[in-house]
Amino acid sequence: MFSLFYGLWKYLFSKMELHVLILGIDKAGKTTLLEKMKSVYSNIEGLPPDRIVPTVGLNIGRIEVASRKLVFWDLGGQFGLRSIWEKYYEEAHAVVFVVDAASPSRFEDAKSALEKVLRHEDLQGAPLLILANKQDLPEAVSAEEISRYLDLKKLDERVYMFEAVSAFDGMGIRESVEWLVEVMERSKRTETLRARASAMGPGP
Ligand SMILES: Nc1nc2c(ncn2[C@@H]2O[C@H](COP(=O)(O)OP(=O)(O)OP(=O)(O)O)[C@@H](O)[C@H]2O)c(=O)[nH]1
Ligand SMILES: [Mg+2]
Repeated sequence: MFSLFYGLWKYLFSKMELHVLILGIDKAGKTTLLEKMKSVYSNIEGLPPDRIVPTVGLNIGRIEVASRKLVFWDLGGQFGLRSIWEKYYEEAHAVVFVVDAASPSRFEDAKSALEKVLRHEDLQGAPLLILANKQDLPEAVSAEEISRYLDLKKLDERVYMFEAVSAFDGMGIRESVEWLVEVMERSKRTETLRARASAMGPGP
């Protein structure tokens, strides 16, 4: 019986879109990372870094990983735009928070922005991936150092991971995406969002 339900769950999971919210303060490298992910996971080349401008609205990126459909929502990180983030919390299956590991002067800002994200009740139980980006730069600090600096309290009940990445050379991107797929598959939050979506029906 269990395996029947599990099989059904796996099937439904493979059909549903998984929404991943990419957050972080301005210039952390969110859009550059999203474009790199698109290049890594599809045949279409993402925008090259020199064509990417600061985000004001929303960038959407879709990739398919092991027949899972992932939809990334990349929002602008400028101070005045951060109030928009919470509009997307309720529908997000997981959160990626990007930090510019080569800009220690901005760690404080990143820490308080992330703390605010984690306090929001609409994101309860959402798995969290914190990326220490720009590892191609010699001055970039490690993921461990970022984790020590952020010193996040009350993370215990949340599934989370720190990963060192570079949106320029692609370091850590596959590991990050694979982790996301795995934790979203097992997460209670995914189950809740799926139940809510099927209760609402297919829509008009
Ligand atoms: N060296 C290096 N530079 C990067 C990397 N990722 C992004 N950058 C640079 O960092 C700057 C900001 O990148 P964006 O991707 O626009 O940053 P963002 O987080 O989307 O910024 P907002 O849209 O304003 O929130 C750009 O000059 C990028 O070329 C990286 O991995 N390595
Ligand atoms: Mg951007």
